[in-house]
Amino acid sequence: MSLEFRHIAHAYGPVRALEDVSFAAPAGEITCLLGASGCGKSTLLALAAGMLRLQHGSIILDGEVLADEGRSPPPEARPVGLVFQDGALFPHMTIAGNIAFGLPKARRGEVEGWLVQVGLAGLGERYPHQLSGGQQQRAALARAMAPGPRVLLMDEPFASVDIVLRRKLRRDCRIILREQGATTVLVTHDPAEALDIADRIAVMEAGRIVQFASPQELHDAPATAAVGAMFGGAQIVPGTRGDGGFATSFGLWPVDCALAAVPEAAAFDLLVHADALDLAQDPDGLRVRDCHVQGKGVRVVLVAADGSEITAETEDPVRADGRYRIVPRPGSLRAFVRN
Ligand SMILES: Nc1ncnc2c1ncn2[C@@H]1O[C@H](COP(=O)(O)OP(=O)(O)OP(=O)(O)O)[C@@H](O)[C@H]1O
Repeated sequence: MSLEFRHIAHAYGPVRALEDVSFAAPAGEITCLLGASGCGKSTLLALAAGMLRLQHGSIILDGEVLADEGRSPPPEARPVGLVFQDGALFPHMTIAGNIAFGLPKARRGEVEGWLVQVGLAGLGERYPHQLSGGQQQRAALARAMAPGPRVLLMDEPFASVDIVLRRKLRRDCRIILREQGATTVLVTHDPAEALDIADRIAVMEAGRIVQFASPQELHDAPATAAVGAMFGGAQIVPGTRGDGGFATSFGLWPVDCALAAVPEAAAFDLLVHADALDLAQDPDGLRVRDCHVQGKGVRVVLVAADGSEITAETEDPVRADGRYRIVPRPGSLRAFVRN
């Protein structure tokens, strides 16, 4: 069952939360909505879940209209499973009771297996208030997944689980969801989490989709410098096209440092990887602000005359009181025309 969003717009009074959002979460895949706080992720999920009334556009489930401007059925009338950040278990039911809730009688025997799957073996007879936040969250995941919904909507489902367990839980969760063939839409603000679990990622910025692509495509061909920095851990350096190269706060960098042919334009955002910057000693060069040894190399923060900072990672020795010129390796920069 694919879940398609068509031209969705939503406003809370004067606040425009979503602007013309369109994409389709493919059947049986995990799609992440990724973006900074306030970009509209939760609003989009709440519209799909039926917790908010659709103001503009339509949501199509497996080719049929699930909701549009004229019709917005409540959550209980939608064939979707929901998991939210706070878990929201039924407080008066045991954990086993919560997981069994959506299961037909004949399948109640599966509860024990789910408790094991999510690391809660032996805790089935406890009540939600007798579990930690992370344990409650895992119980909520089990409750949502146990009935085997065709569509699962998840809003920051691992947020209250500690970092080590979180990685394991999301990988287990990915396997279970893929095996069940559930179409999943999962909200996160963490690029690492999206890369780890998603088949496809919808990157959002200020109520719009900036890019909808697989993790590999986002890595190889980011649509904007910000998307590239989000996934590659690279930094963005503003530059203008000057004679013989890009004029930046850190010096003039030759055009052959850029990965592909650079269009004729005035202003660029240059996507720069710290480990693709060589340092050459230069008495008129940049000042070292910080040196931090990491494994075999050293991470160096350098400051330009205008106060801008840039980070380089090198295996060469660096003097804390030295001055350095930055030399990007040929073909290591990605140049995005700035609008
Ligand atoms: N009930 C509301 N009333 C008014 N404005 C709201 C309401 N809910 C959300 N907003 C605004 O709508 C925009 C989108 O909010 P939304 O919660 O969808 O973002 P988000 O990407 O999920 O953020 P977060 O990661 O912080 O949860 C924000 O500007 C937010 O302040």
